[in-house]
Amino acid sequence: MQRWRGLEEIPEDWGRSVVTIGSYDGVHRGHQLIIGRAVERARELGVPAVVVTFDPHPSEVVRPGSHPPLLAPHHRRAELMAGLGVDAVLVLSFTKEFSRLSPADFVVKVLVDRLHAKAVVEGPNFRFGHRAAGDVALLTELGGDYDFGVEVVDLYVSGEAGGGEPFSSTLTRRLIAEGDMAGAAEILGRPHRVEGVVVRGAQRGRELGYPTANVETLPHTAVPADGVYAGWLEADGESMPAAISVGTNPQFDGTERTVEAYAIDRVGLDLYGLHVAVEFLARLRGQRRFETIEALKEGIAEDVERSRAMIAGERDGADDGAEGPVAGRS
Ligand SMILES: Cc1cc2nc3c(=O)[nH]c(=O)nc-3n(C[C@H](O)[C@H](O)[C@H](O)COP(=O)(O)O)c2cc1C
Ligand SMILES: Nc1ncnc2c1ncn2[C@@H]1O[C@H](COP(=O)(O)OP(=O)(O)O)[C@@H](O)[C@H]1O
Repeated sequence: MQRWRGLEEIPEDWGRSVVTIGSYDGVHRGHQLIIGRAVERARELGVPAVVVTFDPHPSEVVRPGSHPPLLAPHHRRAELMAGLGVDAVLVLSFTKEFSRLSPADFVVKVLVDRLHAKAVVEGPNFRFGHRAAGDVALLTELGGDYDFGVEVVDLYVSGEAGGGEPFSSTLTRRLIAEGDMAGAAEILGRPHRVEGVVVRGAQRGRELGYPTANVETLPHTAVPADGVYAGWLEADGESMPAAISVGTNPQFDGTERTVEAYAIDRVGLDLYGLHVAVEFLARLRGQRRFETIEALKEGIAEDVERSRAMIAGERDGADDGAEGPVAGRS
């Protein structure tokens, strides 16, 4: 799959293509349907499928400071899109100037001049151009002028997550902020993952008997609600069952929020400096301050046993018995 950062990186001799445009943060199951349809259409027409997306998230430019927490960084989205059969991903810098393009100028500049769109596939709520003035009706009209077809994938997916609300990135962010990782996974079609480089912490974990890889998360990461989770630590291509702690470590009067994972039963790992991923299966409890360090250790030992059982249950497809979502981030 090709990855282009800006219109200039599209090869000069790029032919016609099927295009879908969107933030596609998380590439959740609703996104997968639209992107999957774009790929199918591309195969039918015998041309490549291109996804156009934006960085930063458009809302940051429209309302500075409003950048939403991200479900997946761009390189991860690209991996997921490659898995769906996408041939190229174009990431456009969403600048103030770019945000001022009228819907028609956007279409000409991106879809017509550079990508030579033959067909465009979108969801029914797709908006584009200055003040999000363009919609699928206008896109269809412009397609008539510039020789591309428009297909609207009118399939909202929903399920138990969010009480039957249609699947969306916004709903997924809310569930993650509440620690409802099963709900988030239902929408994403996989567990939520947070990634980054392993950095040094207080070097206290090893003394407690539970060394934890402290993951320096990327800016705007959707970090789950503070608490303790069962999940996995993925490093060097290996996915290891883990007990994960998210929070400020009130036991030690911490102030900085960290994401730390103990790989269960693994001794002698050296993960410093590695880019790793943490995947969340279920929330076990909130972070708390125990009476003594001894009591914290007993608490962690219990978390580890529950995590082990849940992860084994997940492998066997059994019910995990996890705690329900919590309100807020306390
Ligand atoms: C499964 C698990 C549960 C934890 N629960 C708590 C907790 O309830 N309260 C707390 O302050 N810290 C908790 N921690 C975090 C530890 O305090 C932290 O890992 C330890 O201080 C080591 O920090 P370091 O990696 O910076 O050395 C937990 C850690 C793990 C692995
Ligand atoms: N089972 C394990 N799970 C996670 N990290 C481990 C494990 N075994 C060894 N390590 C290593 O130990 C480090 C964590 O030890 P810790 O005492 O918590 O130090 P720090 O405070 O720097 O995180 C990790 O970054 C990793 O390199």
